[in-house]
Amino acid sequence: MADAKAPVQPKGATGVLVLADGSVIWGHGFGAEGVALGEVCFNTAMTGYQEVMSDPSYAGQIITFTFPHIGNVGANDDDIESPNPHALGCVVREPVTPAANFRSQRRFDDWMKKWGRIGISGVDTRALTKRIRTGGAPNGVIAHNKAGQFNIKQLLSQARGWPGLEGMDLASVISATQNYGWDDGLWTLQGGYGSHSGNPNGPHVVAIDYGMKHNILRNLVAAGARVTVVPATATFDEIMALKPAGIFLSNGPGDPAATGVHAVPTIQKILNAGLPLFGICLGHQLLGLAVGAKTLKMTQGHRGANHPVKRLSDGRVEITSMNHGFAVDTDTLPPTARPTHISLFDGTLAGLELTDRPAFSVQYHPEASPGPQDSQYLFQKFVSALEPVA
Ligand SMILES: NC(=O)CC[C@H](N)C(=O)O
Repeated sequence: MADAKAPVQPKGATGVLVLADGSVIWGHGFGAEGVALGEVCFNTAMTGYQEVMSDPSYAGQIITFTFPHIGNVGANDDDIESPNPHALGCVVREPVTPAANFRSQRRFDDWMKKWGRIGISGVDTRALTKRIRTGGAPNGVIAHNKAGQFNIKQLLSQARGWPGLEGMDLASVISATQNYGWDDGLWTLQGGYGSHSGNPNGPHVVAIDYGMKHNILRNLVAAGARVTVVPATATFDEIMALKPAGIFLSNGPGDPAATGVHAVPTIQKILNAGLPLFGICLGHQLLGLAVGAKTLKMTQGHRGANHPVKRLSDGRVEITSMNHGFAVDTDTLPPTARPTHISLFDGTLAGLELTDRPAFSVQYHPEASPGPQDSQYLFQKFVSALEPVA
């Protein structure tokens, strides 16, 4: 079956994507040479490829960008959500061109190479996206070899041997290993991140790092909080020793149920202590698990920068940034967890709040980066309700 779908290698092909179903998709390699193995998903954002690539929630994934011109504004040291890319690689339509933007410091393909990330261009990304849309996100291998030498049989067996994201606790692997303070604010053209500083007298937010995007921390600072980041393995006692006014649960990669095995008992203790809590994406899923709901794997997931979400309290529609392949199953919510937002694409749960605790969470990304800022108010809502330092 595998070989039936394998077209003959076109002349000059230096990159290939091999899917577990035996499909072989040829292209031109860029960035680092090598082989990477993961889940092949797609993202529909038209801008922000560097933020997407460096979002730690993409660990274990290969991203198909539906926007055809990726790389055209180059790469810089500011537009990143963590120090290095976490997505394993990317699949794009057009070849990466020289950078055309005054903020660019290097070409996108050079940035990918610097961080050991593999890209392939010249792929019919529309066809690939349609197939992920109907058949779900497949496991696959992306490979780049300048000499065009590929062992397709071996790549296929690697793709087939990969167990998939379900059951994978990737958050513990990429989380910070020690506490650190954060005081960068939001980026401005005049001052970058440098002209801002944290509010030392603001309410103390302890942010648990399951694979944190930096723009979440910048937004917490901009909302007036003093922020300390702790590893995913921090115990309840270690967290309480920091005297938090509120707890933040971050986004992150992998299967929430697998990460929940370690994270949920700590989150339950935090809830029982009555501490205000806010969660985003993986943090939202972990809050759901902590109150007894279940998470499920979505077929194609939601990844893009224009996903409409309805706020149930007043019917307002927020255009949101999204990146998730799992979701909290609304039907499994206990009576004490109330849906606050739903996806207008497919009705899946996009936000919840507890009725008996000061805790709420959203499945989408109010920090954007990339994406719209309709939901930035949530940071203000969380921080302004916290007790300032005595
Ligand atoms: N951005 C995130 O936090 C993603 C959460 C989780 N890994 C998912 O895919 O659903």
